[in-house]
Amino acid sequence: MRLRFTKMHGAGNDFVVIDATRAPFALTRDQMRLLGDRRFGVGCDQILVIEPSTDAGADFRYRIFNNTGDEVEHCGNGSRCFVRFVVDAGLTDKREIHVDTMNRRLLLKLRDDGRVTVDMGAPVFDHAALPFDAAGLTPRLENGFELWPVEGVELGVVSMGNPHAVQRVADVETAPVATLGPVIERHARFAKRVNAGFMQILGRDRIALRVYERDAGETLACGTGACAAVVVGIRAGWLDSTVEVQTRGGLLRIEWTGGQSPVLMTGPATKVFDGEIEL
Ligand SMILES: N[C@@H](CCC[C@H](N)C(=O)O)C(=O)O
Repeated sequence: MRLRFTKMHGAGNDFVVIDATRAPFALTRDQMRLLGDRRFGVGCDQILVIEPSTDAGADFRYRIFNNTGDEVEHCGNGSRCFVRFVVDAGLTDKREIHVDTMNRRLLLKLRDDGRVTVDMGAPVFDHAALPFDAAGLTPRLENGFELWPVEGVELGVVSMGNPHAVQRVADVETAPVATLGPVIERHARFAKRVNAGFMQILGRDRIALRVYERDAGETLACGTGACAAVVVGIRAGWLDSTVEVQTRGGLLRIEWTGGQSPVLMTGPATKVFDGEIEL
């Protein structure tokens, strides 16, 4: 079969975007793996599929697959590219769009400067939501927030719809992302695996962040990872409510006022090219 797609990125986290609003999405896992392969296919961290909404309150449905073909709950950078895509493709003339993911309804706003602000919903700290098994562990409290000792480091665990475990490091450039990242990602305490964040605090309003993503490995940026890191940093008392997150692929702005208030993420969304591939 011949597939038309659009290649996009959000701060270097790259995507193959598929418009499934007119014909049903029917790629197999092997076809998605080929799409995600940087040598034999197109290459991307995630595949984003745009479908018609099945609920009157939402404009679209948006599905996310890691480049392994595994469907996942959320992708922050992808959600910004989703908005750019549906507007540029003429699928909507709205600038504020409601979209349903596997487990959340998101509100996305295309700004005049081309960036997108996403209401990512509230963070969830309940261990069942990740899931995270803390049996037998004693957390250290930082500003009343639990940091869990796992593999010799302290993890703040939070779900942004998808699971995150964030550790504070002295220097992201020398942090053992390539070695400790996969160990945390596949640790037995995270039954559905986890995205492993490494955060350096640069000031009360700025962090540097690297994320070893579930399935995709280290990416140049992770939107949900940026939200999770800032939420952990705010709860631990290290950060204020508006934070610039410096990733290897670009800058994201994250805002959170605590409690059940939503996390807001603002950042770029860039089209690279349109293409076709025989699968
Ligand atoms: N790159 C993403 C997150 C993609 C999903 C993640 N790898 C997972 O498995 O949960 C982002 O920008 O949030």
